Amino acid sequence: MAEIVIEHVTKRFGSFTAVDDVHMTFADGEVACLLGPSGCGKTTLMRMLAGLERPSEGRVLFGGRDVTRLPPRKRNVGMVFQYPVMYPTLSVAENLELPMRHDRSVSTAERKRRVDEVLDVLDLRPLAGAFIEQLDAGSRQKVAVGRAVARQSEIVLFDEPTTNVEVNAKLQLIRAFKRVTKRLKQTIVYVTHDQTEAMTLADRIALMKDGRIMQYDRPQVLYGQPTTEFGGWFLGNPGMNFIPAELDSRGIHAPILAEPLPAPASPPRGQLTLGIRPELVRMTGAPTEGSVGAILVDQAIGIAGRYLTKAKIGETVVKVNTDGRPPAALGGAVHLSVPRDRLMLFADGNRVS
Ligand SMILES: Nc1ncnc2c1ncn2[C@@H]1O[C@H](COP(=O)(O)OP(=O)(O)OP(=O)(O)O)[C@@H](O)[C@H]1O
Repeated sequence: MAEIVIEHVTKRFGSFTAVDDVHMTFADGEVACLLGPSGCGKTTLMRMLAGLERPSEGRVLFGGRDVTRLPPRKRNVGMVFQYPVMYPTLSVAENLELPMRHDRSVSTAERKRRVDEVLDVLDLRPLAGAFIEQLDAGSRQKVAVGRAVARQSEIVLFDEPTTNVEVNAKLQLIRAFKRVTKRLKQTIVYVTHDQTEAMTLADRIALMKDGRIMQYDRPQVLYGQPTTEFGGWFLGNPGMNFIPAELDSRGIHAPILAEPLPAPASPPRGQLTLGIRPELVRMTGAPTEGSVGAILVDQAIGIAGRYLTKAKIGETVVKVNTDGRPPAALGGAVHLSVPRDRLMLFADGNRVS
């Protein structure tokens, strides 16, 4: 068992708080992605797991063992970083084997078996005898992934390993990564600022902002049920619409609503918005039940039969991801409707249940 428990961990650099009271558990055998914008503290949190940075407060436990004060080499974790250190004049197979050479608990036969397994799962077999210096960035990173997992440490940490890899090789690397994690069942923490990568790889995503974990859940929950406006905005391409709303005795009013929504049992305080994903807004040429009039103000090129457009209801801009061409030309009249049960209410940026 190697679950990772992070107990109220804070990291300050001088007066600046890079990681702010993070308290969470990464479950044994799962792939967890730390996702968030640049500077939100992902790498700092990861470095504290690796032992490269000491928390200002709090504890880190691996499988129940307090490792907060242990140096990296005593933590028994595999690590892959953006720029892996490898031995250019050794072959791929030798690089995979190297970290296990000094481990007396692994026999020569077992080392060979693990190297073989990784060569197969990562599709590296044809390159087994090649020198690292002959490989492109994507294949090098595959070797780095292989080397980190071949040791079969219970925990493997990845810090943006695909950043320097070109797009096609990146997809290959991600596919290989998925195969390897399924097979070896290690506890994996993977840092990325790329939401597609996180959605593809993660069993769970920890969404970070300003040093804090905003939400930690399965990818589809993060996407479908964001607990904050930040989560709704950050995930999705483009992110969720947030439409200003007001509450009075008749219910919740917003420009996207033809009729008010019933007010929640306990009236929320603060600045209200209604959140709706662009692909859930329906745009038609003629009015439909519950629709409101709008003007088409922007239209991007369609991808796979869908068009990303913007329409204005008065001064409120709504992003709409239409299924097929929009029903009017730019500047023309359209009608927007939303499934009322899919609207989410936020007060001061936080979801109201
Ligand atoms: N050694 C340090 N001294 C001072 N400030 C630091 C140090 N390391 C990180 N920071 C600051 O802490 C904040 C979080 O940095 P961190 O690298 O963890 O963010 P990140 O989410 O990984 O961003 P990126 O994706 O850009 O790497 C940043 O504002 C950064 O400038």
